[in-house]
Amino acid sequence: MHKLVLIRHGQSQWNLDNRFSGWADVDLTALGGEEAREAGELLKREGYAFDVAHTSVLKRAVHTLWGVLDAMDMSWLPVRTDWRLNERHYGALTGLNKAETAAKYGDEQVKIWRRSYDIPPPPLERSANEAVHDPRYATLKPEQIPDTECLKDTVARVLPYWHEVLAPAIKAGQRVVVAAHGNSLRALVKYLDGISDADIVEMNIPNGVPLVYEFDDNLKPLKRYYLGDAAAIEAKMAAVANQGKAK
Ligand SMILES: O=C(O)[C@@H](CO)OP(=O)(O)O
Repeated sequence: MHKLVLIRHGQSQWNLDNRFSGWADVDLTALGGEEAREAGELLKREGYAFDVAHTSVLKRAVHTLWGVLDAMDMSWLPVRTDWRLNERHYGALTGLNKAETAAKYGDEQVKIWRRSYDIPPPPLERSANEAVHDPRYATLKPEQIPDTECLKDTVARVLPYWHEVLAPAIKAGQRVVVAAHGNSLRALVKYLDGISDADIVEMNIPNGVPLVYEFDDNLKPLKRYYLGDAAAIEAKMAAVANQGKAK
């Protein structure tokens, strides 16, 4: 039996401000840092240990991983960062307030932009896309840098990372932890659990909560569960869903 631990970053400044983040490199709030440490303490208490860690090139995920590993006394662990674990690119919505966007365009439209499988938000103008000049993306071909992404586009870049990097490591017996983002993790969960395009719309991943997969030898999922208090986790998931409502 193989295990994998996924964790969405703790609360970021733009989670707190209720703004679309995407590829904007927003840091954690103090609460987000605490969520990361608490997740690490919980993993340690439950007897988890890792051989390798993977995260995105966005600091809210990187700093979450640091908090988790520090709380586990495993800051020495090898860490690989990769853009393919980034949050989905939010296009022209990046930086906008989600509730204000819902007040302007309607809750339904915002839900489509946030959660539909194959409808992307309006794209950024290429000239306004800062990722094009960002050194962390210097090795990407221009066409690999998105101006917007729907979940389907995110799946298309997350899955090669799963097949080429994560799955072989897990199969080889490595204990892997991945710190990433709401939608890059939804992309992975959709694939692993075979969730339909329609059903993935209702899935929201809470901040800073370890999500454990147990796999058979062929990496077929046997079980998936969050660690921690079930009511608190439910409340966090509902809060994520409600961020896109005008209120
Ligand atoms: O803003 C974002 O990048 C994501 C994650 O915080 O938000 P949403 O839950 O709206 O997809």
